[in-house]
Amino acid sequence: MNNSITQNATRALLYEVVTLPKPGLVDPLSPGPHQDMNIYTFIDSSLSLTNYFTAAFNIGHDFKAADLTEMFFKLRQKGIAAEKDMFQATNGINTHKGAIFALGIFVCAESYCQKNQTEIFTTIKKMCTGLVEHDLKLNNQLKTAGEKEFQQYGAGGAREQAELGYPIVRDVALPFLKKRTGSLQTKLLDTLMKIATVTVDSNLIKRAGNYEIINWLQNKATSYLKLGGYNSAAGKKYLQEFNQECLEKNYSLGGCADLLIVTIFMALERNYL
Ligand SMILES: CC(C)(COP(=O)(O)OP(=O)(O)OC[C@H]1O[C@@H](n2cnc3c(N)ncnc32)[C@H](O[C@H]2O[C@H](COP(=O)(O)OP(=O)(O)OP(=O)(O)O)[C@@H](O)[C@H]2O)[C@@H]1O)[C@@H](O)C(=O)NCCC(=O)NCCS
Ligand SMILES: Nc1ncnc2[nH]cnc12
Repeated sequence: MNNSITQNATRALLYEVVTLPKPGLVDPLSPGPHQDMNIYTFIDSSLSLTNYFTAAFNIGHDFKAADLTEMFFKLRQKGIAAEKDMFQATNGINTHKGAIFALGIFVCAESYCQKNQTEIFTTIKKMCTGLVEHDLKLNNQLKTAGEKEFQQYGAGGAREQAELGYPIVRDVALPFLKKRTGSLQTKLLDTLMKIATVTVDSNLIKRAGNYEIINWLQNKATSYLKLGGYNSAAGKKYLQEFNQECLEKNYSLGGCADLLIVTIFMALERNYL
C-alpha cells in the first residue's frame, strides 16, 4: 500500500541523510566518523525499509484490541525482520537500527491515530508501556551498548524515549522546527543541534566510553544555537569546527539523528515543512 504516511517515512530518512554538514554523522560530503558507510549506503538502507513501513502502517490500521502494547509487539516482529533486510542491503553495516525502531513506532502509531482519532504521542506511550522494565530491568543478559549503559549509568536510551512518548520530539524538536525560519538545510541542522541540547545519546556514550560526554555535547549544541545557528556566520563556522572535532575523536551522534528523523516525519505529516 502506498500512502503519504509510508512515503513520509522514507522522505524523513532521506531528508536527514542529505542534510549537511552534520557533526558526527554521514552526509553527502563525508561519512564523518562512520568509515564503513556513506551516502549511498544510506540510500540503499532507506529503500530496503519501504516494505517495513507498509507493514507498520497496516499493523496500526488494522489493530482493534484495547491493549496497545500488543500492537507494539506485532510491530517489533516486523522490526526484527526489517533489521535483517537493512543488513542485507548494506552488506552488514548498521545504518538505521535506531531508526527502524523509532520510525516504525511513529508510522504504526500515526496510522492507528488516523483510523481511531487518537493523539500520537499518547498512543506511543501506551504502545511502549513497560518497555524499559521488560528489555532492560528484567533482562540479565545485557549485551548491546544501550543495554550495558543502562546497567552502568541507568540510561534508558532509545527505549526510554519511546516509553515516555518521545518528549524530546513533542516538546522540544517539533515546536522548534515549526518556528525556525530559513532554508530547509538551516532548519534541519538547527533542529539536530536543538535535539543535541537535551539528548542522552547512547551511541555517543559508547564511542566516547564515558557518560560525561553528554555534558560536552549539550554545551556544544547550546553554544552553536546561541551564536545564531546556521543562519549566522559565527554559527556556521562553529558547526564546521564541531564537525571536524567529532571526526578526529570518532564521536557519533546516531541517537540524535534518529530523533531528527522522527521529528522530520512528524513535521511532514503536520505540513510544517
Ligand atoms: C531498542 C533498539 C533501538 C535497540 O537497542 P539496542 O539495545 O540493540 O541498541 P542500543 O545500543 O540501545 O542502540 C539503540 C540505537 O538507538 C539510537 N539511539 C541512541 N540513543 C538514543 C536516544 N537517546 N534516543 C533515541 N534513539 C537513540 C542509536 O541509533 C543510531 O546509531 C546507530 C549507528 O551507530 P554506529 O555506532 O555507527 O554503529 P554500531 O553498530 O553501533 O557500531 P560502531 O560503528 O559504533 O562500531 C544507528 O543504528 C543509528 O540509527 C543507537 O545505536 C531496537 O533495535 C530493538 O528493540 N532491538 C532489539 C531487537 C528488536 O526488537 N528489533 C526490532 C525493533 S522494532
Ligand atoms: N546520517 C547518519 N549517520 C550515521 N548514523 C545515522 N543514523 C541515522 N542517520 C545517520
